[in-house]
Amino acid sequence: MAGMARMAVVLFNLGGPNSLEAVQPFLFNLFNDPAIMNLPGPIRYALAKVISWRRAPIARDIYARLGGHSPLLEQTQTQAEALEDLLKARGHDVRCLIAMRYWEPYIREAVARVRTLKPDHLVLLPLYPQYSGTTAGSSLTQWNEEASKVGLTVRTHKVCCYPTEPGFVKALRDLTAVEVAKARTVGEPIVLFSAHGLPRKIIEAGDPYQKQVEETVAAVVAALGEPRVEARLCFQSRVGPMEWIGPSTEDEIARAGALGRPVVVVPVAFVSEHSETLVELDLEYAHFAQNHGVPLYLRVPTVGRHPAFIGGLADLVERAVRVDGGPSSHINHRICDSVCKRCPHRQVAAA
Ligand SMILES: C=CC1=C(C)c2cc3[nH]c(cc4nc(cc5[nH]c(cc1n2)c(C)c5CCC(=O)O)C(CCC(=O)O)=C4C)c(C)c3C=C
Ligand SMILES: [Fe+2]
Ligand SMILES: [Fe+2]
Repeated sequence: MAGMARMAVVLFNLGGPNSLEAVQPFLFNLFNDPAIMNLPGPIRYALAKVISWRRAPIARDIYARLGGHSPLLEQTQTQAEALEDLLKARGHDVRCLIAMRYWEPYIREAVARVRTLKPDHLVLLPLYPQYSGTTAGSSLTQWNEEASKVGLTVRTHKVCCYPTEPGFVKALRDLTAVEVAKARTVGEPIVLFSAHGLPRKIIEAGDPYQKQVEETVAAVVAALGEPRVEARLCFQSRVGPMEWIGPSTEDEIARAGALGRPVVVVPVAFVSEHSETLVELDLEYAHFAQNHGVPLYLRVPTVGRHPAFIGGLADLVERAVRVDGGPSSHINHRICDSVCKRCPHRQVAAA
């Protein structure tokens, strides 16, 4: 059925600055996103200018420690290659493209490429396992805008989220088990599942992100098959003056330190390496752990191009194309119907 049909898959991610000069305009794009700052256009624009200028020196320092640029695009490219290779090995005629939300290659560039490719099926696949309006939702919304600007008429299938996708869960479980075993040379570890936080107001307005992160953690803990392991969910990367959801990853690290227990940190909402893992988790929190008496601090790698994860993404793509048409053009409608109150597939289904 999908056998000889031509497919394109667009992988969405946040994007990151490719030079230190790009840091401030990248931050401006982020804070000027109505999905991040829900304010009237001119006010948001002015505030985004101010906040991005204020944040830029801190962020430049973060990216300077990564050699002056974010590795996110290279990481995403290796994932796109692995996914394309696997789908081809499964017999599909497919191209995998990348579309970043706040820096190059931008979503409108991917729209232009899809327009020339003219595939029979297009699958939009956010590299965010858990749905948030600030991440996957923002990318899917911008895709709709850019696609309608140029009158793109490709048959489009959207994946909104896959918090308990078996391949994703298996990859995280395998990577976590390795570090837990290492930590046990020192003592019984506390396993801290660390997700990017969000302002509490966004969750209270119905964003399903936190609930879906909890689902991922529950699935990985179940797959670990060790009922006695102490696992906790916490949230990192807070910026700005608003109240964010907690507990914070730092508070949990301090708590483990007070107990003299080793810590295994599992990035549960990122699927590749970038500033939030390589700087925040590996440098800042590692240092914090040392200062708070944690005897051993280990960080689980992100799923990256782990075969189980890439296999899971390929399964999602195949299912998205198979359940073609109507409300099912969104493949995780079971999840969405129960929790994705503002999932973009609803608008697609209604249109
Ligand atoms: C699950 C993933 C993410 C959510 C949710 C998210 C929400 C969110 N982020 C900011 C502000 C910043 N995020 C920054 C970097 C960054 N964020 C994510 C993912 C999520 N963000 C990633 C993968 C990255 C790394 C990008 C890279 O290095 O390539 C930054 C820039 C770095 C810094 O200054 O610390 C900011 C700022 C907000 C405000 C928000 C929700 C409201
Ligand atoms: Fe972020
Ligand atoms: Fe959905």
